[in-house]
Amino acid sequence: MDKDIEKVLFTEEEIAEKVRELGRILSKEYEGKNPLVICVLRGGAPFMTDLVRRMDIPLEMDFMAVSSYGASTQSSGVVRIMKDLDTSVEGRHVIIVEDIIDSGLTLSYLIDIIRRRNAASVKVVTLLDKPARRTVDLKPDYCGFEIPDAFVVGYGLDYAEKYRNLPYIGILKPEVYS
Ligand SMILES: O=P(O)(O)OC[C@H]1O[C@H](OP(=O)(O)OP(=O)(O)O)[C@H](O)[C@@H]1O
Ligand SMILES: Nc1nc2[nH]cnc2c(=O)[nH]1
Ligand SMILES: [Mg+2]
Repeated sequence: MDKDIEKVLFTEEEIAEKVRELGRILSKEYEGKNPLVICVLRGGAPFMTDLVRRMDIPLEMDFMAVSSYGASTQSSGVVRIMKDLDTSVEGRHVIIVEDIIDSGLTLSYLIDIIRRRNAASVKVVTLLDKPARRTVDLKPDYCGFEIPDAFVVGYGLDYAEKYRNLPYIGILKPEVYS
């Protein structure tokens, strides 16, 4: 285990099992719809790339980068598009894939943009959800795990750009933040 991690919340195996389960559910739900699966970079990348390999239906992938946290553990409240989609979402069934929903600001902004671009449908799948932290009214359509209010890292989730490559999800030791 990484020396900066205080506690592992979800092991590599637990994550893999959950991703398989979500892949099965989405494959049934989107059969015959050729969904456009959108990864919210950078945090959503490991989850999205694992998830699509558990979906055994035709689908397309695209990537979007937004950022509201910078190098902080608090959302700035201002969501910026750093990289837009390359695909038109008009008439498409869109699945937005996120690593985590915290305040909900990032996703409510993204959902709004994609709806305004006339997608046929927009749904959200998140690996982690921290409902206690929500500042806007937003519920994921599919969620891996609900977690308590703690800052987590690993499997895409960073602190100051580190730890995204950990294969598990854990809580950092408090001294790491200082
Ligand atoms: O619900 P919210 O309060 O908006 O927080 C969730 C968002 O914050 C993180 O991304 P971040 O903006 O830190 O960028 P990153 O994905 O590149 O790490 C995370 O990956 C989500 O996208
Ligand atoms: N790494 C990380 N990024 C976040 N963005 C919003 N919440 C979190 C969190 O708990 N951990
Ligand atoms: Mg993100």
